[in-house]
This record gives sequence, C-alpha cells and structure tokens, in this order.
Amino acid sequence: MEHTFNGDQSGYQRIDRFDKDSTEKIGEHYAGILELLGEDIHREGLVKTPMRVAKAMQFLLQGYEQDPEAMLRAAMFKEDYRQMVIVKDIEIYSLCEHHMLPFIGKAHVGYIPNGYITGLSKIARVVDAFARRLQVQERLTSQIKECIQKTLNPLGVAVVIEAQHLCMQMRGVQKQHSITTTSDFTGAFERVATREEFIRLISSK
Ligand SMILES: Nc1nc2c(ncn2[C@@H]2O[C@H](COP(=O)(O)OP(=O)(O)OP(=O)(O)O)[C@@H](O)[C@H]2O)c(=O)[nH]1
Ligand SMILES: [Zn+2]
Repeated sequence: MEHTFNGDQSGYQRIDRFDKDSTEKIGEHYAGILELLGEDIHREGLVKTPMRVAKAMQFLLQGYEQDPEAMLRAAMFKEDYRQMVIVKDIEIYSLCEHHMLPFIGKAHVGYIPNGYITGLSKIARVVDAFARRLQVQERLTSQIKECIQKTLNPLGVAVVIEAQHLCMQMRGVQKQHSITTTSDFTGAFERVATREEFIRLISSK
C-alpha cells in the first residue's frame, strides 16, 4: 500500500496528510463494515466517518513506516558517561493485534551508555514507533529493548511496560482494573543489583 508521509532523514515522519487513494480504499471498507453493523451510513453524523476512521487508523499504525534505529542514530553523541540513564513514564497508546482495541499505559526505559548517549526524546520516539503498530505488549517490550541495544551498543538496556488492555475492560473478561506488566533486560541489567536499582528508580515518584 502506498503512503504519503512527510519524511526526513531522522527516521520519523510527521503524518499530517494521508495518501488519498489509500484513505479512500480503507474508507470504503469501513463504510461496508458500518452497514454490516446495521448503521445508516448516509445519516449526517456518519457521512464522513469512514474517511475519518481511515485517517485515524493510518495515524495509529504509522509505526510501520518509521525507522526506530535511524531515530536513535540521528542524535547519537560520543560521551563518557557510564551510569544509568532512565526515561520513565513514557505514555503508550498501542493497539492489540487480536482485537485492534487500544492498550494504554507507560513505558520505562533505561540504558547504561558505552561510549555513546542518545537524545532523550529519541527514546520516546522509539517507543512510539513500535507502539503505533498492531502489537502484543511482550513483543513491544522486546522490540524497544533490541532496537536500543543494537543501535547504541550500551552496557545494558532495561524496558518495563505497564498497560491496561481495553479488550479486557470493555469486552471479554471485563476486568476494569487489571494492569499487565512486562519487562525485558540485556547486559548489565541481568545483574540483580543493577536491575533492582532500575526498578527502585522507576518506582520512585
Ligand atoms: N499475551 C498477550 N495477550 C494479549 C495481549 N493483548 C490482548 N491479549 C489477549 O489475546 C487473547 C486472545 O484470545 P482468544 O481466545 O483468541 O480471543 P477472545 O475469544 O476474544 O478472548 P477473550 O479476550 O478472553 O474473550 C486474549 O486472552 C487477550 O487478553 C497482549 O499484549 N499480550
Ligand atoms: Zn485484545
């Protein structure tokens, strides 16, 4: 499928316009779905809905068009700092691949540099690039970890994600307060003391 994005070399693209053909094709499918669900697609409020949904879904799934490794490389700086760097409470809005319903929460990312640091915002951009795809929380966690490990080659990476899955709240088992936590670590974070320091720092308010 062809997308029209305003890209640049930093690996992320600003989506503020959508390929007309793709949007129309996706919109036609949503119009069909609405009809099958018993809606009158000609009533005023719904006339533009298929196109709106088509744009919204392209926005929510724009991660496929992004290059998270390039995002990190775009702001890699030589630096001797070899202590933990943590960016915590990064909001996550993703879609579960089973129901295409949102899962929403926070990511906490830490790494210990090994000659290079990266721009702090790039960590959040990497999280978004993987979150804006059809996901499961486990894979999202590991992809963020692997991307940072591969690109920055730090002494270790730690990723913890806490999220609520709307597919478990609005439907199905309907548990309104359950929170799923996933974590993945490399290198220095495999040592209990280092991992505990990370957990303590992300837990402090
Ligand atoms: N491991 C994992 N499971 C997820 C995630 N998001 C949604 N799920 C689960 O995916 C499973 C899909 O199970 P199925 O039995 O195929 O689907 P279902 O009949 O709709 O299941 P229920 O949600 O139990 O009604 C459910 O247990 C969801 O809770 C995720 O990020 N990770
Ligand atoms: Zn789901």
